[in-house]
Amino acid sequence: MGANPPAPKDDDDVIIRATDVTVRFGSKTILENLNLDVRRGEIMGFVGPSGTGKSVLLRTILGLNPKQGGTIEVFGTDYEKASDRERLAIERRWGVLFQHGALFSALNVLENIQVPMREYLDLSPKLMDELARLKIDLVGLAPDAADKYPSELSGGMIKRAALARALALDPDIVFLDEPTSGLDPIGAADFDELIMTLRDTLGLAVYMVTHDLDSLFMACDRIAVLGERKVLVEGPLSTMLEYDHPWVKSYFHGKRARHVVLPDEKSAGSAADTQGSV
Ligand SMILES: Nc1ncnc2c1ncn2[C@@H]1O[C@H](COP(=O)(O)OP(=O)(O)OP(=O)(O)O)[C@@H](O)[C@H]1O
Repeated sequence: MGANPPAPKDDDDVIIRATDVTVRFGSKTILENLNLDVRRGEIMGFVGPSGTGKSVLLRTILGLNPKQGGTIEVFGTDYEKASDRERLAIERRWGVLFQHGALFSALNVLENIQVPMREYLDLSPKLMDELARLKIDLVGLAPDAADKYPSELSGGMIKRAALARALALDPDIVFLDEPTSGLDPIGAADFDELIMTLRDTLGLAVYMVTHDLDSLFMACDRIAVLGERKVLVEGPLSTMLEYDHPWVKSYFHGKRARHVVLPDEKSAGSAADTQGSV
């Protein structure tokens, strides 16, 4: 199958544009001529079989992983070719919540949230305290979470605290790698609600790598399926449900999808479980 075509060039709302991106490790090609747009104020979910390069793509966009071809523009600037000053400006406009290593264990929640502030801003300690407490409130943590250390927090509280840190600089977009993994279903649903509220109130864009079908069905405005070294298909849930590809069908119509799928889908009968391969 060929590469997915580049997106049209005239969209003002695009904040990330990947064009013909190729990433290899040695002789192994992970992504090849991949094209992708992420738009302002949308929750974009990334899904695909294990090992297809979801984390690699995320790390490549963040400039943490070299690419062998293509360009990635963030807020209209090619990060790779940007000056130090331009890079700093880009980094101040994105926040990241990695799947592992969410918080610094030696710092309390307040201090964790202040790490990006110290790195990128020049603020008084009093102002940083006030701002960090606002973020704690924004993500739905109780005020007394400020003084707690990561070891004293539940899994859900850690995710929220890490999100508060990702929001420290009031970014336009946050990158979330498996944000609901390890949470119970209620905690995961609460986290999805929080992300949707942030999108609606702050106009935040969210780039979310996830295996969580509930998140894909409930929270995502658009979904991109990675497979065959590119974006196999992207669009709203309705596009996923109609798309004729074995893995996409088995994922979005499989046994695990049945309890979250649209009502008229439930009786439609379906393919195998969600663990197919592309
Ligand atoms: N630094 C690296 N060096 C060599 N190979 C790597 C490196 N990082 C990732 N890979 C390989 O790239 C492929 C894609 O990995 P990636 O972690 O992006 O998959 P994924 O889609 O996020 O998978 P999962 O859903 O299991 O998290 C894998 O085969 C992985 O082994």
